[in-house]
Amino acid sequence: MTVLETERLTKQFGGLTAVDEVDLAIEQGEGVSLIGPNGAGKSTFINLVTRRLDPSYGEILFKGDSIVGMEPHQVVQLGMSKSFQTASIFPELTVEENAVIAALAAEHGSFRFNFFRHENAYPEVTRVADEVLKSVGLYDERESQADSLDYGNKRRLEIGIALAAEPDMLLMDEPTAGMSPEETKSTVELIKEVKRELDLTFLLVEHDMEIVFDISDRIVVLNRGAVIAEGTPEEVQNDPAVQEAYLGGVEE
Ligand SMILES: Nc1ncnc2c1ncn2[C@@H]1O[C@H](COP(=O)(O)OP(=O)(O)OP(=O)(O)O)[C@@H](O)[C@H]1O
Repeated sequence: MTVLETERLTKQFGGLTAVDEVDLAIEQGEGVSLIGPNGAGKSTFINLVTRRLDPSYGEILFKGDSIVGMEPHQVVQLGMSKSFQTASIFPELTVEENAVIAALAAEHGSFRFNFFRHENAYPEVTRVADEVLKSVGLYDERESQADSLDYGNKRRLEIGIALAAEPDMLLMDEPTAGMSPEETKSTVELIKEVKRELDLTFLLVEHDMEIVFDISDRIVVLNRGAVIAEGTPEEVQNDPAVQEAYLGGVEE
């Protein structure tokens, strides 16, 4: 199944075409990275897909249906999660409560109205939350207040919160930004493990090529808004157009 598909997706800011007729398809279980020099259009592309920006023209299909015109929260509800937003953590709640809320929110749309009425749903939600905490290595920390976690574990909890919604696709924007080399290494391992375990489909934006080559099934290279190359890490690494785009970027 194709989880995400864009057709001629385009965003113009005045005279500047930030995303230029991008066709991209991500299949179920695939880990795809979007790379490109500064200003290539990666953030704009993510903002279009998550519906924070309206396209100038083009189509975005999620699980086969058009999401152009939808609000960001509706897209989340459909199964597109974005990780690495510290804002998603409730600092005063425990690790487990954070995971439970994320699982409940996905289950019922608005947990506030359903939380007490649907107590039958609670064991299932707790089961999902516990499973997620195990898979991100935070099960032993489940009683800890989220705020007391160190930086690396907070990022793990963010991934956990995103996974608790049982997303069909996870978007990750620079997941290791601000991390120490050790935290980066363990986060990369975590993403690989979670991908294997849950058959996770993801779209990653990342500057660190070592991470990109390590983690991706397929890499899509943007330059000046357009796709200039696409393929396995090996294919992309050896592509002259990619080398030129990056060298050109440095010279600018
Ligand atoms: N809101 C906006 N208004 C005008 N121009 C914009 C806007 N957002 C982005 N741009 C321009 O669109 C182009 C693509 O920017 P974008 O941030 O998507 O690139 P990027 O690949 O994410 O870059 P980086 O790797 O530096 O984060 C750039 O030239 C940028 O200046």
